[in-house]
Amino acid sequence: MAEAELLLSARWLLPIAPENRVIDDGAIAIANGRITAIGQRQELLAQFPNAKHQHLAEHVLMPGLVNAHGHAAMTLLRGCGEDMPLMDWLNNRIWPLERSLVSPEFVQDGSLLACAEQIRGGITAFADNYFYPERIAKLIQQTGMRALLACPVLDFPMPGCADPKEAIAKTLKLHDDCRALPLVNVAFGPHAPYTVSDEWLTQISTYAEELGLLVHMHMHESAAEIEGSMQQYGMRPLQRLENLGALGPHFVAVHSVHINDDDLLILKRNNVQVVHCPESNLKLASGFAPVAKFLEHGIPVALGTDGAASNNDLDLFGELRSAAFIGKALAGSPTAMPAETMLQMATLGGAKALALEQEIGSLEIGKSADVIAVDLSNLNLRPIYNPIYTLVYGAHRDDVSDVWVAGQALLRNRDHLTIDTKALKTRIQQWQNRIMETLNEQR
Ligand SMILES: CSC[C@H]1O[C@@H](n2cnc3c(O)ncnc32)[C@H](O)[C@@H]1O
Ligand SMILES: [Zn+2]
Repeated sequence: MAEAELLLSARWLLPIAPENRVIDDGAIAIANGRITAIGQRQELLAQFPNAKHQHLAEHVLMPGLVNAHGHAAMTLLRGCGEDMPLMDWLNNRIWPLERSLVSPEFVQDGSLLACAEQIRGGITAFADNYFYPERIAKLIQQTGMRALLACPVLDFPMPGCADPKEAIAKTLKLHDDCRALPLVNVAFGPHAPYTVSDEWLTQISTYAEELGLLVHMHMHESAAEIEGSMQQYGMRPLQRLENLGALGPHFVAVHSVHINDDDLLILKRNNVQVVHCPESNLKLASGFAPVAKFLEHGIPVALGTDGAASNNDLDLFGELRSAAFIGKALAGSPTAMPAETMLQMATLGGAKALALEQEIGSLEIGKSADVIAVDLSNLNLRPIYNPIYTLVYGAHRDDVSDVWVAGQALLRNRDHLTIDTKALKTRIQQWQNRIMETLNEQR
C-alpha cells in the first residue's frame, strides 16, 4: 500500500458519488494531492500510521462546491445597480460603469475579493466569464483555487477587447498559455444571443469542437431576450443556435429561465447542460427556471451565483437552498428537488459543467482532493438526524471551517492561508472611493 501524506477524518463523510451515502466517522487519505483511500477512520489510521492526521470531530467532510457561473471581478460593483430589471441594469448602469472602470488592476483586485469570499464559503472551483481573464489566471495560482476562465465575446467594444475577433484570439492564446497550469482551464464565453451575431457564434462553435473546449453563454435569461430574438431572427434563441449547429454537450446554457416545451426538447436532443442561478434570477426578476423539468428530462444542471452585482453574494450554500425552496414551490410538491439532488448539483453537477467530472465533484479514489469541512457544532444546527438535511436546509457558508484544493489547505479553522485579507480590504476601500466618484459622474 502506498504512503499517504495526509489523513482527514470527520464525524461524517459525504462522498456524493458513487453513492449518496453518509459514512459515520469516515476518513480519506491523500497523496500528491489525490484521494488514495476512503473508509472508516480507524481503518485508515491503521493503514496509514505515518500520515499527518487532522480529525474534525463535529464536522462533515465533503467535496468542495463548484460555482458554475459568475463574473468574479464584479464583486467591486456589488451594490452599484440595485432594484433594476436586466436590460436597464446592463445598458444603463453596469456597462457604462464597466467601460469607465474595468482595467487589469480592477480585475485583479475584484477577482481576489471573489476568491476570498468563495474559499471562505466552501467553493473550491468556479467558472468565470470576465474581462482580462489572463489576470485571473495568474491570481488563481496565488490563491490555490481552481477555475474555468472565459474571455467575454460581444459584437461591440468592451474592456480589453475591441471586437469578437480579438476576444476569440485572446481565448485561443489563453488556452495555450494555461496548458501548464493544472488548476486553470479555458472555455469560450459568448455573452448572450442579443450581443453576439451568427458569424461569431459559428466561428466559436468550430474552434470549440476542434479544441474540445466548452462554450458558456447566458441563454433565455429574460422575456425581453426572447421577444428581441423573435423580432430580429423570427425564432427563439435556442432554435437559432441549434440551426447554426452551435449546440452540443460542450454547450452550457447559463440561466435557461424562459424555456417552453420546444426549448426543452432542443436542450435534451443536443445534450446541452444548464447552469441555474436562482438568486440572480430572483433579484433581476428574470423569472423561474423550470429546474424540476430539466431533471425529469435528464438535462444536467449545475448551480451558479452569477456576478455579485446581481445577487449580491457568492454563496453556493445560499444558492442551493434557494434553488430547493423555489423548485418545491414551483412544482407544488415538497418532494421536488430533494436535498441529495441539491448537494449533487452543487458539487458533481458543477464539476460536469466545467468538464471536470473525472477530476473533482466527489470524494472518490483517484480524484483530486478538493475537499471542505463544514462545522455542524453550532446550536442552531442541532439536533442532527441526517447531516445531508442539516447541510441543505440549515447550514450556512460561515459554517465552513477548512478548505483544501488538490490537497493544499487554503482555509484553516476559518482563516485564509493564501490571501492577505487585511491588504485586500485596503485595496477594496480604494476601489470603493473611485467607483463612488464614477457613479456620481454617471448619474
Ligand atoms: C460575457 S460575460 C461579461 C459581461 O456580462 C455581464 N453580465 C453580468 N451578469 C449578467 C447577466 O446575468 N446577464 C447578462 N449579462 C451579464 C457583465 O456585466 C459583463 O459585461
Ligand atoms: Zn452572468
